[in-house]
Amino acid sequence: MSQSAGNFDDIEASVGAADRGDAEKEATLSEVEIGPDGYVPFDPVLSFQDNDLDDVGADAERASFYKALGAREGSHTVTERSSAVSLNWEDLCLAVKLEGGMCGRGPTVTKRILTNISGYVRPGQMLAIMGSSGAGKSTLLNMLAGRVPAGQYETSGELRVNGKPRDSFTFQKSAAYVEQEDRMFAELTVREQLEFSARLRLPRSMPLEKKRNRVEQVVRELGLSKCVDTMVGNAVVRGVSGGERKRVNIGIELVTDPSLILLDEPTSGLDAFQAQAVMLTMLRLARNGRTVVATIHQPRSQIFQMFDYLLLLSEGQEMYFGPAKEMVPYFAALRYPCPEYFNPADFAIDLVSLDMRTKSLEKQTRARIQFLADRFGERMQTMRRALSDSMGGTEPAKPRTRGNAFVRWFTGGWRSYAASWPAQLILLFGRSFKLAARQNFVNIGGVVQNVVFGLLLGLIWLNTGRNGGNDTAIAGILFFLLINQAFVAAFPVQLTFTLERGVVLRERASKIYRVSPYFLAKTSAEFPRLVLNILIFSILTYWMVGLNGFAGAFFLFVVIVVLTAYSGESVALLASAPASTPQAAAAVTPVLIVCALLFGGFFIGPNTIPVWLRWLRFLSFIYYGFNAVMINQFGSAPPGPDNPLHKYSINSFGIGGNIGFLIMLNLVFRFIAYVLLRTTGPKFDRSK
Ligand SMILES: Nc1ncnc2c1ncn2[C@@H]1O[C@H](COP(=O)(O)OP(=O)(O)OP(=O)(O)O)[C@@H](O)[C@H]1O
Repeated sequence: MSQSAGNFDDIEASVGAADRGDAEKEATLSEVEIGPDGYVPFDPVLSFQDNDLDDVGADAERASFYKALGAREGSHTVTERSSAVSLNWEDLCLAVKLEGGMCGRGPTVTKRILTNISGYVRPGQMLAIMGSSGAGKSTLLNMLAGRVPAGQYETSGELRVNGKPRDSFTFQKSAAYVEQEDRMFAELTVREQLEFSARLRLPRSMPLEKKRNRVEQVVRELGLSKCVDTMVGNAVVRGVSGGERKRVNIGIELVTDPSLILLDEPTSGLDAFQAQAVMLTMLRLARNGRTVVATIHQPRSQIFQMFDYLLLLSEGQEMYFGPAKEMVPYFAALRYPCPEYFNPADFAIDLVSLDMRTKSLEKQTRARIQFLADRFGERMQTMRRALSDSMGGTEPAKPRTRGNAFVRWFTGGWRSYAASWPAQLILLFGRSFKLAARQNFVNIGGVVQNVVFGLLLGLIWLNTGRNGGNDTAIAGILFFLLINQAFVAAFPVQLTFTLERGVVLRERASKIYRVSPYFLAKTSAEFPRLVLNILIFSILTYWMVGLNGFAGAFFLFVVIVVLTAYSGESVALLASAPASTPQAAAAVTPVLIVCALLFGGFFIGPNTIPVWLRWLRFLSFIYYGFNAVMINQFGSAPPGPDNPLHKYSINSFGIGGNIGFLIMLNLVFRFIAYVLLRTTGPKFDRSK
């Protein structure tokens, strides 16, 4: 389903309506009852009621479903949208194959995670997927969202979107998936996060002004106006509150005005009040014609009442599916009455949870869960007809294929992104540059580190170059400077690259941009910082030590050190691209740099390396850097056995040749890093 321009006109109309609504609310506020001592009455039931959410009318299809279910119809006003999504699923099953024994050599065991899960949800409705921890809520949500990791799981069952088999390309345009974890850049403001998402995800044809209006609307809808220019923050950088953070996470997905919103534990980590505010926002969005599905752990009773439908899971089995308000009577009819004044959600979770505290409790609760699963299975038989009717047309559920695999990959790839490749590159570069500029710790730390190192090394080897004759010392100094800069450049990359991995994986899963513009932007936006640091370091050390006094030689020295340090960064990228944690990257990067150092040409001359290992020096970036700086320093020394170039077996490639090899090596390393990054991205099973 494509996003039509009509949608956005609807939005603008609703912004106006929201403004009018605000004015009306302000009028009511002035009529608030306040006692002489400042006492303001509080009604816990009415505190969150919203006039927009009144109860009227019902459609015939839902009525027939309720009838088949033997349940009472619930109703409310739903604003129609030009693009709406209904989801139906029948007998969804998911299993994972686990390799048994030591090192996976034992027999493979199949673990069933979801068994025959059926249900449906319509535009204007809010469905809760509830169950205790490990019941399979997130797994079911992933299945509904088309985000089951490829290759790991076996799936079966039928899922239809608006009565038709899901087309993953169009589905992802109309659906938003909000992860449980709030993965965002701490250094960007709320507005920047939302604008970035809007500019990359809204259609290319939409004017920038309209995209900004859309961001403003999301800010209003989610109640983020007061923190819109505050950095999101994290444990170190002070930022927005937990509830605001959660809403920003939701807002990032809402900017596309999705018709289907899937949320994984949207209230986790929030206090009861914030949780209620977030869910009320979701309810409003649902009543505006969207379809909302949320997994939820332990909703307070007021949140539970907001849901139209409930799908209750236990141990991957369906315990109940139907109107949320019919759940208590359903279980009461099975002789499980909910105690008076008890939160129905707590009651349901307690009823279907497996209690493992003792063997007998486990046996008892397991038997109860099986009883409930069997009863629901029987009930499902009577519902099946209504469910099948609601599945829509007779089109087979097999995914449609378009041409051969390559054509599908190629056209699908381009069709999936709202923004063009150059637009992605510009926006990603802008973000990476902004982030690099705001990383005060890395920026100030880098300058301080280079001033301290530059001065220290300059003082240790003060005037060594000017005193003449000490070629071995100069060669050692040059070699040390290169290693120092390679390590200094490599370390921050391991951290920043792996730390932002979570955000990038989320964005890649939502198909916001391609890997290539991200990689290009990321690796070029930090280049100015590297050059600045090396300039500071070189100005201090080069002249204090008294290296080749020609201005041209100094310029070449800076170029060579920059390229060598950039290679150190490339090596760190190579190690960081497939690594999921900074620790994993940090375990590999030093090993690679030390290997480059060993074959660098200072400690061991090429002629002393065993013949069969000698070729490895051509993979060492330090080898080319060292050869280039040696030629730059001693290029005019008289020939003979004492010539430092001869003593260190400096190659005959010249400065230009060595610089060329350094550039080539950088390109190769970065290309491999790009490929590794691409292959370690999120991949989903698109067969459902
Ligand atoms: N790849 C896997 N290998 C083994 N078990 C898995 C795998 N993926 C999921 N599971 C198991 O499937 C069950 C359901 O997981 P899921 O994350 O869907 O539960 P949940 O109801 O969302 O739990 P929570 O509320 O704690 O997040 C869990 O027992 C989990 O351990």
